[in-house]
Amino acid sequence: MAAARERNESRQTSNSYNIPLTAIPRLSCTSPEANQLIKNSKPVILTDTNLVASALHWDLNYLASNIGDGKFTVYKSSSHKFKYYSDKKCQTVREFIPPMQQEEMSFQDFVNLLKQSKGEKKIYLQQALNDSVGPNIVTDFIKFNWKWVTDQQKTNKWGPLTSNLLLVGMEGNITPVHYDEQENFFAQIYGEKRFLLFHPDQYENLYPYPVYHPHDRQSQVELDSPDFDRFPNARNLQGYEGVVKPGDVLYIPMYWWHQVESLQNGGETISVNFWYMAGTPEKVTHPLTAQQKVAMTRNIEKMILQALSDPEEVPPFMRMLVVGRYT
Ligand SMILES: CCC[C@@H](CC(=O)O)C(=O)C(=O)O
Ligand SMILES: [Zn+2]
Repeated sequence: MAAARERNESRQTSNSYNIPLTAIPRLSCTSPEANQLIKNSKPVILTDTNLVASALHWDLNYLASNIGDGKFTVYKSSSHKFKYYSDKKCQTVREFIPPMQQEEMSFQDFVNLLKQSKGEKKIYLQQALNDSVGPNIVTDFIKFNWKWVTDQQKTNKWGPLTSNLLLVGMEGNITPVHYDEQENFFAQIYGEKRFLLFHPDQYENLYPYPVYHPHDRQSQVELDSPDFDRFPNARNLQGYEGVVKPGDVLYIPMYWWHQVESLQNGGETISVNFWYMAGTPEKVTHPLTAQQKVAMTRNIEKMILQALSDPEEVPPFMRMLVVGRYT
């Protein structure tokens, strides 16, 4: 460990994670360079999209007064981390203990909780926008810049929009590093969020959980305290960093790892994401991209589990296949 500490101290970095980070480009959506980055599945913080300009007046009180009395999913965590887990995969890993609790409540109840819970429990509202919202929110939603985002969807041959997730977080909340299988235009509405992004080829440095694990798509590496004994390649991590503020839209390409933090002492944050399904690739060329290889690992793990049926048989089978043969 001393060597690891010594190595970390020797690295010049500007962040508390001791990971070399390059700034995510920040460009106007009108620039050809920005659109080339999107076309090439590279992250970029876009300005001037007006994607959610009609929602920049949203704050907690406005939402509480206008979002209606529908139920919203609120996660509660005893730490500041909100590591997503799949409910239906909990049965696959018997000893799994969910790291956060989920509760359905009205937006007003959520705001009241926010005002009460100073410190002990962290909470995070994460709910897909649906037709239960009040008329003023519907009006704001309709006025999103759907022309721009739909042009992007068509130009980049993405699949359909699957959801717009409303995210209302407390300062300091962290969504730990994971990847999604969808393209994402992440629109910031209130407060600021810091993003750490890692290319899909960082897979071997981020050690995702097995696909059948409730934390599928999440990294096993805690960026703030990596266990280098279990995950030695985490030492080789290198990534990108950027802060989004109201009006900014971050393009998070599918399969790109990301960790998201509501700035400490930055107050609550409000975001809406735009998740699009992948398009169908024209033809497969070789060598395969890192994204295609990640997709392959998922299909292989699913096939092996299906063939073996018992999840406990997967690790010994994988070791039999790889250890001493491909290692
Ligand atoms: C549940 C989704 C959370 C979000 C990150 C964040 O704002 O905390 C994210 O990871 C995404 O939009 O892909
Ligand atoms: Zn995500």
